[in-house]
Amino acid sequence: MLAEDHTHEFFDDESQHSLESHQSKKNTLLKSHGRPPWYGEDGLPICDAFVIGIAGGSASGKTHVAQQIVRSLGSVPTVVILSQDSFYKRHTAEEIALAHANRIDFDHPDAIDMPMFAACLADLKACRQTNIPVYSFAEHQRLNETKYLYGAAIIITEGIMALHHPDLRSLYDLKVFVQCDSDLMLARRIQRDVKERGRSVEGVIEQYLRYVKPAFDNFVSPTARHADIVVPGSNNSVAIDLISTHIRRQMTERARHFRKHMVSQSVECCLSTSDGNPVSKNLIVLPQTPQLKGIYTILRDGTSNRQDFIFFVDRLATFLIEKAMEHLPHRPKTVTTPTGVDCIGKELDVKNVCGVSIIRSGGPLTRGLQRVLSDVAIGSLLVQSDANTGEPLLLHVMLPKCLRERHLAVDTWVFLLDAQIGTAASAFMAIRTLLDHGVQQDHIIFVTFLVARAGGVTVLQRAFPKVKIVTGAVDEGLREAWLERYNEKGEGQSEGDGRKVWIVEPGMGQIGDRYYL
Ligand SMILES: Nc1ncnc2c1ncn2[C@@H]1O[C@H](COP(=O)(O)OP(=O)(O)O)[C@@H](O)[C@H]1O
Ligand SMILES: O=c1ccn([C@@H]2O[C@H](COP(=O)(O)O)[C@@H](O)[C@H]2O)c(=O)[nH]1
Repeated sequence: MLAEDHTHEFFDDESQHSLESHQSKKNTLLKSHGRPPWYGEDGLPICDAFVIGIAGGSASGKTHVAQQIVRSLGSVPTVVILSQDSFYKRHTAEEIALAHANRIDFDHPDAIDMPMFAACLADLKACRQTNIPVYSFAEHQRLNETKYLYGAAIIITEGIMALHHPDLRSLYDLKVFVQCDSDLMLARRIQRDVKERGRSVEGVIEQYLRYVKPAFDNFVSPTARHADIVVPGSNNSVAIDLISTHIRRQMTERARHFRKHMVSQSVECCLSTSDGNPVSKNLIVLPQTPQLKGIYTILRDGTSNRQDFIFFVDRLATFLIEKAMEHLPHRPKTVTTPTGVDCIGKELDVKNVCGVSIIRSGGPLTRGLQRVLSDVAIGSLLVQSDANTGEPLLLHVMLPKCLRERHLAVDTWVFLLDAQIGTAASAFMAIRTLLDHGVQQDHIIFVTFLVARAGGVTVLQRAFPKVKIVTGAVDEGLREAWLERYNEKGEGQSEGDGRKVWIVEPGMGQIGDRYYL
């Protein structure tokens, strides 16, 4: 059972907090264990999200069925419930006045912006982000805000016309129709619309008789023939169990043991070791000066104290970010010096630039980026491996506005920040997430302290050849090990109690832990 306290609003933006409660209840994004990989080692998506379309009369129980499916799924990756109600068209002042007098037909298919609904759903299904409109039933109007959604592995969409349009039907993996007695629907609608949508009983009945019932008979009820399964509008727990069993089976079939595969796929990293010069032009290693080697020696030394570790990590982060900055485009700029002479220089030639840190070991590099670009927008991604499968899971996405909106993301340069690239599983997931948002591959600069030669970097480069990787050192080994879990007394516990991790060797240890603990 997906307990209430295990569900969170997920991959959402702050605008949702100003939504009226009805809307935020209808459009929810929930997760219990994060999103497993949805792409192959070529970096391309291998499976779409699983989409369920639920149609039925008004107040038949569509939203209820959607919520019951989520509950019955138990431990699931991310699920979004998307209501067709959000896609009612924008209305003029005259139309709103008519709506308050129950003189607008909201039950005709033309009342809903079907192309926009299909486009948003297609984006979500194809694992791209979308920004859905927000509709106010109290005002009968589309609001100016939108709601950002990204990252659902399962999408449940519901609405009276959810099965009406062929473009919508073609997006569903499972089509459901909720069949409910008309009296029960009317009774529920009166109760709900008075309580939640600011209506009077007379108004609800008037609207029901004039528009809702005829539209149900003409447009909604006939779509039941498209459904794969018809669910009763009450006492429907058996049907819900059947649906969730089907979804679970589909999800298991789609699951891939990504991390193991990545390691078995990886080949020697293409570098000439002697001088550290990369063979691949997009793997940029800092010049191996004695000064740089001195910094790495302190950082590799397990006996270095925390203060030194932080100081030298900060210094190294600045070097790396400065190196990465060389890859941003610049244009000529003429300035007049205090001596009155014109001088041709350079200025940054980018529309947007931001940093995205992989929590939490990307943190020290974030500070380095902020030292170089003081007002840079910063986002974060939380990727963690599943304790049982070792598979990376995308647990949290918090991105700045320039990435949440596709038309801005295509012109945004991103510094992707993580302490090291070992198996490259997190890097893969982070890059795929940026591409899903519309960021161009050659606008991504991955900045990292260490790359493991025997790790997944080669597969990463093969999948995303235009992404630049800026690092300070390439280490030889990558070893799977148990990271002990410590008990309350601070004593290590036996193998099996801890977490399986990949360790870069010789490496610098757990960089995030040494920096922050
Ligand atoms: N199976 C059910 N058992 C009891 N009450 C239900 C059931 N399905 C829906 N309801 C109630 O009926 C009302 C309308 O349901 P809702 O799911 O919002 O309808 P719809 O989304 O189809 O408009 C809500 O108050 C809901 O709690
Ligand atoms: O401004 C509006 C928009 C829609 N409606 C009514 O809402 C229902 C659909 O919502 P359900 O949650 O499926 O019941 C539809 O029958 C419209 O009549 C509205 O009253 N005002």
